[in-house]
Amino acid sequence: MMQQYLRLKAEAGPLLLLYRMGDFYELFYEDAEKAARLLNLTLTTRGSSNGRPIRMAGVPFHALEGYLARLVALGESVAICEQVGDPAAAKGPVERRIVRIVTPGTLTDDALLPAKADRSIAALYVPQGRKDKLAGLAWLNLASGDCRVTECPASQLASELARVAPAELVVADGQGLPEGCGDFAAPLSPVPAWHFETSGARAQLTEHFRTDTLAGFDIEDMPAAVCAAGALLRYVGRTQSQALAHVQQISVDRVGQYVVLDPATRRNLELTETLRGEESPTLFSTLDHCGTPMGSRLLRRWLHHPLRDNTPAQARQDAVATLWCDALPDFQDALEPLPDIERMAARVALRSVRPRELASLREALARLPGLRAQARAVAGQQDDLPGTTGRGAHICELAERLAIDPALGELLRRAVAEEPAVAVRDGGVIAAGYDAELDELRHLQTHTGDFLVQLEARERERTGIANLRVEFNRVHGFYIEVTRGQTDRVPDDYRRRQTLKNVERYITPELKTWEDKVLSAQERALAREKWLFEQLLDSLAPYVPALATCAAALAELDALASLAAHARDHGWVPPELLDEACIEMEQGRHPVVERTIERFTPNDCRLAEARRLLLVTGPNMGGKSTYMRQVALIALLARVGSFVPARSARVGRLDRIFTRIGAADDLAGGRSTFMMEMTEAAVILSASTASSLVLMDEIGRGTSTYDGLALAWAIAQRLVGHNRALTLFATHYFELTRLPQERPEAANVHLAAAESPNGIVFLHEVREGPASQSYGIQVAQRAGVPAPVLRMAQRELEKLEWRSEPRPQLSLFDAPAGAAPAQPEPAPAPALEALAALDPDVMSPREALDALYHLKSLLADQA
Ligand SMILES: Nc1ncnc2c1ncn2[C@@H]1O[C@H](COP(=O)(O)OP(=O)(O)OP(=O)(O)O)[C@@H](O)[C@H]1O
Repeated sequence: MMQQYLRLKAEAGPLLLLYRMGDFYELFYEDAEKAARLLNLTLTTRGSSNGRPIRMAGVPFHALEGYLARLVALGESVAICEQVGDPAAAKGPVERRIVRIVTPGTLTDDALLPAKADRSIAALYVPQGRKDKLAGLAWLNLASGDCRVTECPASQLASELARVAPAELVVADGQGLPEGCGDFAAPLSPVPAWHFETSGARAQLTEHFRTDTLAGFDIEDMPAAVCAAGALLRYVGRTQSQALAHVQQISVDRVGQYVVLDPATRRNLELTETLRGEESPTLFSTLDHCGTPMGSRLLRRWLHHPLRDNTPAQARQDAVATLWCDALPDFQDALEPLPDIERMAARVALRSVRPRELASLREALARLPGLRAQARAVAGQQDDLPGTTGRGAHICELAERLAIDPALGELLRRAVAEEPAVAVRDGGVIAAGYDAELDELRHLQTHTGDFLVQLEARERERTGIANLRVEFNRVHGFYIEVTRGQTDRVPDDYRRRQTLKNVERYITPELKTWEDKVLSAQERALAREKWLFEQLLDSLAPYVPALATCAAALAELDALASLAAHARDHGWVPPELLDEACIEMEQGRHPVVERTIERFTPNDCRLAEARRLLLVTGPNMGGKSTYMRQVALIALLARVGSFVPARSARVGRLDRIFTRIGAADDLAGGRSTFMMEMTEAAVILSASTASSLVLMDEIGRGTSTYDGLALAWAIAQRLVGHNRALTLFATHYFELTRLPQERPEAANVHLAAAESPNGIVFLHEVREGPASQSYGIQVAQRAGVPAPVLRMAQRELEKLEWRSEPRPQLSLFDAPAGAAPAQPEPAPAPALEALAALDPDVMSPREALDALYHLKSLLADQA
């Protein structure tokens, strides 16, 4: 047996091999140690090899899915080996085979997949040698069949990987991740480098899609993407024991289609995950009112893929506007009971669909005509928003895609039982009346009762034993039971089957013949059902593309309805989409914060051609970060095609959104807070353009005041003068507020606060001009810093302010002419300096007197 194990283990390679033995899946050697550690299993031994005990750990077969889910969540890949031979017929160990490979990126089982998020697998090809060659990325969502490719410069890979967010990345053996992708955390699956070779990859693709060329997919001019896609399909094909019939085409994501969001921006804007890694409150959790998991997944995808061009964004906005009507709640109610048709279609293609899924698919199909009529009615009606009438064409188009050949529903109605069993192996899956042979076999089983009652009556009469009974149990089958006192009346043709304390059990030739027939009927019925189910899967296969189209239309209707419902319930408006780069809003709100606090103060923002950089000042806790994120989120929502939380908004074309917010140490990556800050700033300075939105929050605070101020000044100068990006620049360096004097495209705004007898009051109102004060000590007071510390800080502050204002050491940089606010300042008088250095709180009377004499002597020297 161990030889068989070792052969299969060699086949499984680095994957954990779960080896079926009776009611358990066992792991051996290092696999056992690893699994025991990861799953908290008991590590035992079984036999020995070279005099050393073989380590073993196992999981019960019925609990497999749960353990798989845990292993996959930990990034492990698993090969599952089943007994495929007949144990009774086998001479040596029963024949076993690896029947399934489960890897983090190739899950299709509902139990292992998150309902509201995609799980894709990607392959990355980075051409060696010339640096200017584009890298190719291909990714596949196996649970839906969606396969995509893109090419981009290596410098943009990190943001592309963050956009696609695969759960597993296939790479060429020995090729790690390119520089800059250090944040990418999913497991890498190395494959031989030749899998990425052009000719093999092309052959893999043309064979899969059964085409002569790849011209139909528009990827002929994307050599790196073709290599990645070929290697990807080869890898995924190996994990499935089925052909990937539902992967029917490759779509191309072209650079420039989407607004680029770098990984830090996706994190900082809390699109689908909070900064703490939680699922809510995020932009997605706030907007997700979808009835189906397909809708939720699409909405999540949209939020991560804001559109650069106005036409598709405007089309989506129009569709949202169409659904923004009184019939919307009813329409959403109709979507809610629909199951995950997208994933069901994929599982039909992979032949792993479960009987109950087919039953729920049947019910869903029955609902579709009603839903279609509702969608058409919504599209046709006059809506309440001014200027948005007559735009229901897209909704009508989606409604048309819901039409599915009624023959499919009919087939499912005829073939699948009303309430089928969970698994085909349990029987009771195929409906009565679908197959005459199955009906007959079932009839044999279900009518055993009549026969047994008759037999019992006959035997009682024949033997004269009044309490004779005909019974059945799983171990011994059918038998005639006679109490011990009556056994002398038993006829000759009774054969003893079992002796118990008070009874004897017999079988007769007639009963034996009956038993054989009934028991084999059961077996034959099960076999027949299995065969019929396979036939049914064959008949369903041609409907997979139509189901996928229908699922995509449903997902889109659902996601659009979700955006419309949120807009309607919370007073959002359609933003005007413009060609020139600008972001303007009146009375804008933060879409997530406005839902989590009682009274949100709306604010305006104006970033346009002649006003490209806003210096945002104001006290801590005044609302600077919220304001900056609000502007970015409104811009992003507009580019997604959603309505936005504002009284009115105008958003132009954007190529990228950058954020440098907050400071998180990347100790694992060996970068300090300041280093991180500067690395991100460097990326922004090199890649932002006049069409980019840049959020900079307190850049420079990770180093000394002068260094930080100098850097912040120079970075702001560069952004407004050279990059010309639309920038929100929050800072506590008041010196920076002088920038607009030199750069008319820069302007000051501040978050207003007021002092009251009870301390500082944050107004959260954005006003023009710089803040007059930073209120740091007042904020510290509200935070509960002890009064003596506050008093000491106040005194220290007064001394510092009185002594001098901090000056940026602008000589550190070659600032553009006239850029630095450097005016030579007179050296402070020695007496004043000495006075400032005194701390009366810690001086004795004697020291105070000495200090006074010293001061007088300094004055005398100066005179
Ligand atoms: N416009 C607003 N209306 C109402 N409350 C707001 C508004 N903006 C911010 N807040 C509230 O103020 C709190 C602080 O906001 P925020 O973190 O944006 O301040 P900040 O100025 O960036 O602070 P720090 O400089 O300390 O990072 C938030 O938790 C939020 O609840």
